[in-house]
Amino acid sequence: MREEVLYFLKMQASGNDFILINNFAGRIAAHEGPELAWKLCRRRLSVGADGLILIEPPKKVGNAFAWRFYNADGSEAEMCGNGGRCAARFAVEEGLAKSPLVFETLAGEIRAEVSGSRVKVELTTPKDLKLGLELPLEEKSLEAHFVNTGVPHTVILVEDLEGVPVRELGRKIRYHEMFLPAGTNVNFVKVEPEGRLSIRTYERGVEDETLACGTGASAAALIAERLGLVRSPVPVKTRGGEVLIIHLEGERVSLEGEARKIYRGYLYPEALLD
Ligand SMILES: N[C@H](CCC[C@H](N)C(=O)O)C(=O)O
Repeated sequence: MREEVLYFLKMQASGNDFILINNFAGRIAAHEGPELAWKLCRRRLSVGADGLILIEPPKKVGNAFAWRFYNADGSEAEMCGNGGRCAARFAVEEGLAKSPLVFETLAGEIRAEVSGSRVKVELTTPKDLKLGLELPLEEKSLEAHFVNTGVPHTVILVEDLEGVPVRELGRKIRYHEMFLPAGTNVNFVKVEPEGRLSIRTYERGVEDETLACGTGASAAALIAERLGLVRSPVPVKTRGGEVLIIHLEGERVSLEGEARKIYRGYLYPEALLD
């Protein structure tokens, strides 16, 4: 990566925060992504974020862009719902695309509609849906459900969401042998009286609870609907406080909410030192 300063935009979607860089000029090589991600995502020592998003030229003519998405630990993920909402708005406001647009991820093509700060993305077709798994843990077994909404998600329905030790129990399930080798994100979900869900998510690759997880909220809504507990469109209250709206139309799952620009900055080369 050449030495001149690197411009970035900091965005957040329901409290899931990201660093976005326009890499159309190819200044950041593919092999540099993981290290750049963990260095920049460190809170206090650097910019701080749940993930890094590099926006690059599309492979298919007519698509707006391709992206590379990295979690805070530098691991590359196939997809990110909240990050995708930020990336779509970024592309429109950078003049790279007009809404509606399609962008390319490792999970597949994602269609997005941008209207000001409100963004709706259609996820890839959910796969590997499994309801009513018995998840053996040391002290007891839990009932779990699983679906891949672009990335793997385990969903556990709970009554007392506030009382869940998300970091401790989330980490145990995230690395559980049942989900090896890819591992899984872990979502604890409460079905509220008026057909709304509340959710807390332990995120793979952040290795902690995040304030929101778009593909996780979508996984929770899909599973709750398949269990007959909610009906589309499903409001999902995130830990960050914002309510995401999940639209379920047959196999099509869409995620809608705010994607906010926070600040634009540039990185000094020393920000990339260990
Ligand atoms: N941590 C996830 C990717 C980001 C998902 C989340 N931030 C979202 O909004 O979907 C994983 O590695 O599976």
